[in-house]
Amino acid sequence: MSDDLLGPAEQAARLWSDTLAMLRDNPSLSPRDKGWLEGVVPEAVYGTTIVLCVNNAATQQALQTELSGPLLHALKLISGTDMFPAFKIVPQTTQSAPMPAPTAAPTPRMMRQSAAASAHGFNRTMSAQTARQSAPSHMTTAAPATPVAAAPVHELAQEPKMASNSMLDAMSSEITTKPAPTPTPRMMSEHGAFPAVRQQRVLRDPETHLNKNSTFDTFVPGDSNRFARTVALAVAEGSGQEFNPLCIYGGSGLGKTHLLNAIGNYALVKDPTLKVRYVNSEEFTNEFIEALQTPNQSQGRIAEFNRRYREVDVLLIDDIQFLGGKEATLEQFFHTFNALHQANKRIVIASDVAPKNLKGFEARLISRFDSGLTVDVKPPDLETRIAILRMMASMNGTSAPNDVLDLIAERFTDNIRELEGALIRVSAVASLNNQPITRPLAEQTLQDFFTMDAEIKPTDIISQTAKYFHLTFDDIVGRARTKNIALARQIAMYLAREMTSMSLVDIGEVFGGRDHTTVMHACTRVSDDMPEKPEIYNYVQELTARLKQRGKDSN
Ligand SMILES: Nc1ncnc2c1ncn2[C@@H]1O[C@H](COP(=O)(O)OP(=O)(O)OP(=O)(O)O)[C@@H](O)[C@H]1O
Repeated sequence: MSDDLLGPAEQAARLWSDTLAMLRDNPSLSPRDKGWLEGVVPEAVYGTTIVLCVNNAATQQALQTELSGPLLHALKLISGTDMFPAFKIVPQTTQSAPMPAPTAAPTPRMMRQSAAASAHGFNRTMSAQTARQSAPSHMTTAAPATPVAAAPVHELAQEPKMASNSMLDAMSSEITTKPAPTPTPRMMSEHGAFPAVRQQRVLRDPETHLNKNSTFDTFVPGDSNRFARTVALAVAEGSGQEFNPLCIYGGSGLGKTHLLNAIGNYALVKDPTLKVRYVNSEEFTNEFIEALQTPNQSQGRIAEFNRRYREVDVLLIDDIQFLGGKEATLEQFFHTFNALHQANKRIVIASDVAPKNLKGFEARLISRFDSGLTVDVKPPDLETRIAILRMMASMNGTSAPNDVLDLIAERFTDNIRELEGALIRVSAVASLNNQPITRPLAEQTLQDFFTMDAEIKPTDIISQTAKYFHLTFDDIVGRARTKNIALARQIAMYLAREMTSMSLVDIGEVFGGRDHTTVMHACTRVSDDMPEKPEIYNYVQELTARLKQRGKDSN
């Protein structure tokens, strides 16, 4: 049978078994290297991505660094094209193959490299339609369980009450840092059969600031973004000199940040010696202000700031619109831009509007932006939305049937982040009830969202959340870090990200001038906790219902 006729799981099994056989015969690999490889369980092939399950981060890092060369080489020889692995960490108990117990700690170098993408290759003609037909309807690593009748979602709801102390303790102890998730005994015993969807953890490289999960292979192409993706790939490959600078613009949650990161990740895979830097305008501004702050040292620090930015080979700058009106920062950016552009270094800019519509920018800068290529990303069509959901479900390890993915894709049309949020909620309810994901369960879970037409303001979210937790508006936007306030603040930030089209930077601003990384942490935290902690799920669900109701009443 040709590989094209096989499903993603069968393709992966076949490709991996041949690849592993070749690697076993590779004399340059040590027994320890082979130990890492033996524990890998293939899950699925999507285009040029092969999803490989490993049981810990150390294995993933070994495969992405020391073993990356032989692995990519063997995959290419077997498949006849460039294939790129996407790794999923699946605890040992749910894997079907035995794992070795490597003891070596990852080296710092391991943190730098990442597997990325290619537009060429194996099964590359897979369209959104074929992706839809061929994707698995069940997670391959999950054991089947006897379905039980779905409990009505409202049965989960409780009277609003303050979070329990133990939960708040747990929340607050992790407010600033959170280790990689370890399954709790409760998750293992109760939810093993229906694993909760987890948002792909944002793995930011400390040096380049790239999110390693955002690659071309995890970016699903469709009519709405294909041109942007093609040009981005050309820039990443270094073959798009005439596209310098590349400006990508479009509405919220449509993949601009993803593309910037994909460019950086891909450029580094092609040439690991490149200096790549992803930065959003808030970070750029803060770094510049920091450099200015200490009067005695400011000259030295500004020189260092200039050096840091002017020595990069690929500068990826996100949310440029937020630099509007910040004259000193814009002046600095103008010089950085010119220095890089004259040195033929690659510059990619993302913004919510086309360069000519940027507010608070001098004409000389706008004309510089216009001298390259400007492309837009639009809301994806239905087929693309389904393909995106399928990719997200696969990467996050959730088993949502086709009719549920269809339902979400039909109802959420404008923003890919909303698609992801809906999938997380549905999966959280299924996990908390220890039930499979079904269409009735999804309809019930998302019914508040479906009736959502009214615009929700961030200040409403803050007021409602404060009221719900018996706090004040100022508590939420203030600096206090007591447990109950910190919890309420995180939930309000999550809701603001999910229910409005505001960027992380904007949300941080409304929540008392906080950094966007704080908002990002709160969002990941809440979405991670929802499938595991019924209280958190209930807070989010009840507050959503209240906000929607208020929105309707005020219409
Ligand atoms: N074509 C796509 N395929 C797969 N995932 C996508 C695609 N487009 C966007 N996403 C995902 O949707 C989410 C939102 O995308 P992203 O953050 O890149 O949007 P954005 O346009 O930068 O939004 P904002 O302007 O609000 O910052 C991310 O999780 C991203 O990985």
